[in-house]
Amino acid sequence: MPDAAADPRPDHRSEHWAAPRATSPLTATVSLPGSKSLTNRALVLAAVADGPSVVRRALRSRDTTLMARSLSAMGAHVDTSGEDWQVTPGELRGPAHVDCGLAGTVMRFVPPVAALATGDVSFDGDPHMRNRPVGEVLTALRGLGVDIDDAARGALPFTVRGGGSVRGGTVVLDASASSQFVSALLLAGARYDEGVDVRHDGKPVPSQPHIDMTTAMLRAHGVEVDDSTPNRWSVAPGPVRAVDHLIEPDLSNAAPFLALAALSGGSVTVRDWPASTTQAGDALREILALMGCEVEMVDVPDASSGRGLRVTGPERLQGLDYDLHDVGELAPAVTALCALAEGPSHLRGIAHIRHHETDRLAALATELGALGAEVVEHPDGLSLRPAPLHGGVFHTYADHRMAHAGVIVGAAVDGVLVEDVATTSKTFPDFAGFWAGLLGPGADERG
Ligand SMILES: O=C(O)C1=C[C@@H](OP(=O)(O)O)[C@@H](O)[C@H](O)C1
Ligand SMILES: C=C(OP(=O)(O)O)C(=O)O
Repeated sequence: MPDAAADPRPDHRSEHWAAPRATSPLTATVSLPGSKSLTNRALVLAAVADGPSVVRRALRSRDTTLMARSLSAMGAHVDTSGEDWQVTPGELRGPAHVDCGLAGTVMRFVPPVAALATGDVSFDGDPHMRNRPVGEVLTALRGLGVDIDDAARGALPFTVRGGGSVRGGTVVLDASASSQFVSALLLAGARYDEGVDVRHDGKPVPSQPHIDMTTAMLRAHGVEVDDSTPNRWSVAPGPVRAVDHLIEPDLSNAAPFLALAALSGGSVTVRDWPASTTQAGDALREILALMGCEVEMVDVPDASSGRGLRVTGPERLQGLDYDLHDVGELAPAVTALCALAEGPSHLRGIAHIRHHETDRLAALATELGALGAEVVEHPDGLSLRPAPLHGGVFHTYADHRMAHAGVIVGAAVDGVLVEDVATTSKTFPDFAGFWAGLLGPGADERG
């Protein structure tokens, strides 16, 4: 496949993709690529583990390729040639450079690993990445005994001057801007001399399922984690056992596909939807049911697990009043669907998504508004009222989930042109090809 981490299309922002329409109720069964969040945690844990391991059915996308490269640059051996990625830990060392691209997981999860290396590890990323917050992680690492050079004070670019070991201990931070600050310190913390005891002080931490994913995966590696006190997480010092992981399909990236069922009155089944999971995308079951969809786990004979999630769209799509604080990464797709609903919607609790790949509240209000939607932007969310939509250009701000929002509206409205649909490569290889294949003539079965 092409080099996913380097962007081969210097003028890609000017490309406009005519989003295909779903002109009749769509029936499809899909297999989706693996979870970004599970893959990147599995890679980090494998690199600091006590032996080789395999990340099975790893997601191959820009974010995961950048993670694999950053760990390789520091001395781990990551073989990404097959569907199952083989990771052999090595002595962590600098000098090394980490390109974070636009991956929050790389910018936040890798510095605590780099602190264990001997030598300098420098970090930079895409232009917008310099605006995404990371200062709380850097300040916390300093408090744990790590030397960091960040002339920009709390943002990219910065250099972690690894000393080969980290003292660790107790640290207080404000993780209200991103749950990834907490996950970052926990993922490497067992390798610190005193482990790590992270305390949050500030407004509520968003994206709780992602912290649960971190603690569950640490425990699977034999790490002792205490999360029994709210806003406090302790990781005991000790080895990180090498464990193989089988990566689940990315349930947040299922959103646009399930939205197709919801908006067309058809039926979309996602193969191998896990029976239980820490993925935030599992909340789609509740969200889509509240919008009037029928949502059920069904037998899917050709799925690896024999099961899948089927969503059948209603005759009339209902509006949604919902707090997305825990599952903010679903906001773009859910907002797009709300713009197509027959009743008003209010999405709340997501001030933090202003720090995602772009200011998603502003971007959604602007782009949906430009297509005729009645959207009001609030400090922590959006409200929408039903309005007739029309075609036009949907700008994506280098944000994969903005592209998802654009194609959802484009499936229901004539003449929607999605700018830079290839930005979806952040977490989904060939999203546009997959999407067009589903909506093209005679494409009832996919995957
Ligand atoms: O840890 C993770 O894998 C993620 C945590 C969440 O970040 P925030 O807490 O910054 O929303 C989520 O939105 C992001 O897509 C992935
Ligand atoms: C917020 C997201 O990504 P990141 O991991 O870059 O924070 C996202 O994928 O919605």
